[in-house]
Amino acid sequence: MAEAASRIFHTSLLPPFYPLRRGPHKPRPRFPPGPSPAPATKVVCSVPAAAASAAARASEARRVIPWGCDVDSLENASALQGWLSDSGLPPQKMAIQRVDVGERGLVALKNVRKGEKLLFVPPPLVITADSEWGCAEAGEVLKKNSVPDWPLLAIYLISEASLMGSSRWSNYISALPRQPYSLLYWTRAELDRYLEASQIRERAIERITNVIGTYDDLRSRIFSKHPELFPEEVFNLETFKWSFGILFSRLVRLPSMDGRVALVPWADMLNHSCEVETFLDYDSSSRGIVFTTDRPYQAGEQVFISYGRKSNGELLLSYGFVPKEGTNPSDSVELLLSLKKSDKSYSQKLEALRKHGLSASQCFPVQITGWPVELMAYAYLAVSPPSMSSQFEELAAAASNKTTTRKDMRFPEIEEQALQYILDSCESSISKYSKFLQESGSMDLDVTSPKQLNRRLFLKQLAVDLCTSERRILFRAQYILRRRLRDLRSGELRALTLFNGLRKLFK
Ligand SMILES: C[S@@+](CC[C@H](N)C(=O)[O-])C[C@H]1O[C@@H](n2cnc3c(N)ncnc32)[C@H](O)[C@@H]1O
Repeated sequence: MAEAASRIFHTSLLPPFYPLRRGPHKPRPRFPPGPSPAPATKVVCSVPAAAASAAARASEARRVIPWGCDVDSLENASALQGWLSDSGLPPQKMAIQRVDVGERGLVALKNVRKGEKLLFVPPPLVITADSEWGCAEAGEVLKKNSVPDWPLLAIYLISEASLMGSSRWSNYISALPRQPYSLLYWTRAELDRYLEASQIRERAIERITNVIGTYDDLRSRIFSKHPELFPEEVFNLETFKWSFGILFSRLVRLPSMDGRVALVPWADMLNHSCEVETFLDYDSSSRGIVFTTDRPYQAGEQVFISYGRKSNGELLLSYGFVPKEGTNPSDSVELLLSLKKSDKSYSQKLEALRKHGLSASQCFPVQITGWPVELMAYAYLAVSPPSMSSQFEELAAAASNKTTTRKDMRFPEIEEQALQYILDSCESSISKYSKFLQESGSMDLDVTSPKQLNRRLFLKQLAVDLCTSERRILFRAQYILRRRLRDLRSGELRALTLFNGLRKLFK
């Protein structure tokens, strides 16, 4: 069976999400002391109508538990604002309003200077893995089982949502989107239909598989053993997708708190802009979550933060939006390179790659400004003849970003083949994007249900935006590669090499 393509060198502000791992439970550092949270109301942890049939209880749970609101609801947002103020959120220079970018967002109420600290959300209003559980027994069981932070927080959200008005977070949960925009909500058929050309499809499938795997693992190890605490009508795959969707699109990592992850109500109403660099963090002097503006805002303007230097594909994957074409300086596209099965040294090369954690098919990020040295090393390895077998190891190591003393790796004797090999991969990828973009015009004209049509048109537009921006980067790479190859072939570089060789000889 062909090896699945793997991917490397992804930067992310949020920690990667791993399926549940078993291991020792490390005690987590707590927030520095601040005002202690209001005691959670003692509640009985059960779901409605315990005597009813499972199916009836499931539908009852779905009906009764709000699981957030419509993504643009201002009503719930203003209830959230009121509750936060009553719970200790100091007066703010911003308010939640309907906005052009991101539906709801934080808008400046007064002029804001560059370099000003905004927000100040106190730690008791922040949700972390140490937050007190409305249903304390459920929290204890999970901690005893060393459930890691991400799944713990996902279960926490479901648990608190199921407590409805009895949860201290009920106003927060009611203001969360009922259907967070993220690729978690795309069906397999939608991913195949709209994202066939983009490697983001693979990452979405991988992520969905991880969420399902985590849920299955938790169900068999924990939920099934404590059905009174984790009834299936509440803790099921559908609610897991909701809570993971919320985490992927709202959880922040706080660098000044050892990178621990947190949901920060109110601050998570801030939308992303590729033009700002500022991010949320804990500020020990004011003892709150803040961010420092890196540009001025006028009263009435939407205020933005950065969700990290992410490509358009990564933003679509976690947050469900694609920035306007050409506006994201961190944009990149994953280019898939593969060893040729017909290569005489295939097994030797594969062995060298595997030694360094790589495989026969590997994705590398290409940016509008160029590609990484690792991609070039992989290309050299892919085209190198059997006579270079002593260098396979070194090339594989360089392709894996592990070690290389030769930062500017060049093998003039195979440079032309390596560049041609990258160009071929680039052009094959471009043709997939072009095919999709061409066909997308006539796609979905057969749908008659307005609801289905709206969804399809929305997803298709996102896919068209993503594919257009990814293809644009590949066009640029194609142009550079063609130019280099032309120069190489016209002999200019060969002559230069010869000249340099002679110069070295005379030295
Ligand atoms: C942290 S929340 C921000 C608050 C969100 N707008 C709300 O009303 O709940 C992240 C979500 O906001 C939206 N969003 C953030 N930045 C955006 C942008 N630049 N363009 C479009 N949508 C954006 C996306 O739906 C994303 O999943």
